[in-house]
Amino acid sequence: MKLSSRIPFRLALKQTPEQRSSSIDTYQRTMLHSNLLRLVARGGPKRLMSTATKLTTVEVNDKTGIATLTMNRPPVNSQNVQLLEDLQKSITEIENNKSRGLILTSAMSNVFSAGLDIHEMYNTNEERLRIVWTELQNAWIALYGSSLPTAAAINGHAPAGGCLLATACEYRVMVPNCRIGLNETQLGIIAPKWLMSGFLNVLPKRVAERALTQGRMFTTQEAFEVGLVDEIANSKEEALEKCSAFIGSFAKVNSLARGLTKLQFRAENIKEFEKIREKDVANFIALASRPEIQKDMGIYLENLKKKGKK
Ligand SMILES: CC/C=C\C/C=C\C/C=C\C=C\CC(=O)SCCNC(=O)CCNC(=O)[C@H](O)C(C)(C)COP(=O)(O)OP(=O)(O)OC[C@H]1O[C@@H](n2cnc3c(N)ncnc32)[C@H](O)[C@@H]1OP(=O)(O)O
Repeated sequence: MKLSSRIPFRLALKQTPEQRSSSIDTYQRTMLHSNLLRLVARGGPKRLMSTATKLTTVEVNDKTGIATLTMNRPPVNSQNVQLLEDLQKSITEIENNKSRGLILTSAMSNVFSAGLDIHEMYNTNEERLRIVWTELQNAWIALYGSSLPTAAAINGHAPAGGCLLATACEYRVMVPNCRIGLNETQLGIIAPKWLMSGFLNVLPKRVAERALTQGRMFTTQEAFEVGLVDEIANSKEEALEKCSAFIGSFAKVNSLARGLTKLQFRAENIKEFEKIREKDVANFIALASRPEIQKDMGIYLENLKKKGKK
C-alpha cells in the first residue's frame, strides 16, 4: 500500500487545526499499523525473484533475502514521471515480497541519479508540473517511510533528486571520485524542508546549513568526512556488499521492533510533510512556471548539452 494514497489530507484541510492534527495522528497510527502488519507478514520463507518495470529492476538475493532495486534510465537516471512511478512500484513490491531489506543503486556506470529530469519541467504546462512534483513526493515518501532496512549503493554522481533518494535511505556507500549534494541554491531555487530532511537527519545542523546555503556538491571523500556517506567502496560490487552487510547487521534484531523504531524517528518529518504536501506542490508549480526560472532552465539544459559534446 502506498503511504501517499492513504492520506486524508483534502479532508483535513477543511478541519480546525485541532481536528487536523488529530487526523494526522490517525494517519500516523494507520501508517504504523500497516507497516506493522507488513513486518509480521515478513516472517515467512524467502523467495528468489527478479522482476522489472520499464525503468527499474528488482533482484532478490536468495541467500540473503535482500532486494536490489536498480534504476535504469540512460544516460543519467534523470527522474522523469515514469522513473518516479516505477521506483514506487518497485518499493511496494519489495515491501510485499518478504525481502529482508532494500538496496537502491543505478545501472549507469558513473551516475547514481542526476535528479529531476529538467526536460520534464521546461516549456510544459501546470498539470504536468503538478504530476512531476507529486510523483517526486510520492517516490520520496515511499522510500523514506519504508519500515524495511534501506541502503544506497551510490555508484556515481548524486546531485539534487539523486541525493534526495540516497538520503532517504538509512545507509550510504559511495564509490570514489563522484559528487553528491543538494545543489538547489546553485540553481537559484529553494529546496523545501521535506526535501532536505534526509540530509538533515545525517549531517550536523551547522554542516547541513552551510552546505544547503552554498548548494555544495561534496566529493566522495568530503561526503565521507562529514558523514553524508557512511563508507567508501572501490567498486559498485563492493558498495553492494557493504550495503548488504549493513542490512545483515539487523539479522538478530526483531524486525518489528526495528521497523517501528525507525518510523518513530521519522514520524515527525513525515507528519510535517503531510501537513504541507499540497501547498508544496502549488509552490513548486508557481516557482517552476516563473518566466525567469524557465529561462534559466533553458540555459542550464543548453550548458549541460554543450558540456556533453566537449
Ligand atoms: C536552472 C534551474 C533548473 C531547474 C530547477 C527549477 C525548478 C525545480 C525545483 C526544484 C528541483 C529540485 C530537484 C532536482 O533534482 S533539479 C535537477 C538538478 N540536477 C542537476 O543539476 C544535475 C545536472 N547534471 C549533471 O550535473 C551531470 O549530468 C551529471 C554529473 C549528473 C553527469 O555528468 P556526465 O558528464 O556523466 O553526463 P552529462 O554529459 O552531463 O549528461 C548526459 C546527458 O544527460 C543530460 N542530463 C544531465 N542531467 C540532466 C537532468 N537533471 N535533466 C535532464 N537531462 C539531464 C545532459 O543534458 C546530457 O544530454 P545530451 O546527451 O547532451 O542530450
